[in-house]
Amino acid sequence: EKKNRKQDIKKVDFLSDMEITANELKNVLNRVVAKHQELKTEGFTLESCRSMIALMDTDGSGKLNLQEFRHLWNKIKQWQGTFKHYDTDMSGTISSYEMRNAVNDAGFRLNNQLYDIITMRYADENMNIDFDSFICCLVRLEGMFRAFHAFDKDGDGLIRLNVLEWLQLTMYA
Ligand SMILES: O=C(O)/C(S)=C/c1c[nH]c2cc(Br)ccc12
Ligand SMILES: [Ca+2]
Repeated sequence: EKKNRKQDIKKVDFLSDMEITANELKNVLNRVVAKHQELKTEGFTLESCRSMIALMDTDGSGKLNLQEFRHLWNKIKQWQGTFKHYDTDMSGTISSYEMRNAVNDAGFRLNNQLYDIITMRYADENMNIDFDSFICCLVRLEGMFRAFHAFDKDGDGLIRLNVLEWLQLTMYA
């Protein structure tokens, strides 16, 4: 009986200091997305998951702790709803035009040049964006906005970076 108790404590420990790696995140996301036929994707790649971890790794541990994972998970849950809302023809993808409204609905205020850049970066040859590209795009937008505001101490909308600070921001993203 005593042995079991010890094992239970160990399990709880694992949960409390669980740090999720990119590979584990990839497996979790692909297991869940497989259950949603309405979300078309070739699956989240390891590279995309590495990027999402970098963008969400607020304590710089290189992995996601429970709090960082929970934030990412809640965002994906919210954004998958937005994706489905704009995927009006149930194709499992959204057009670059619908992407503008979806990005706006997700609370990001961009300009036309940025919408074109997002289309170039995330849409396929038919200007459609599939689910994993959509999620990676929004995770990147949220992470980069957060990083800018962390630097913009006085909130005047301007930051001043030297090249190494700029590289720290852009290389771990
Ligand atoms: O269809 C729904 O109501 C929900 S709650 C979907 C999801 C909630 N979290 C998700 C994560 C991934 Br990846 C894909 C789909 C979902
Ligand atoms: Ca972390």
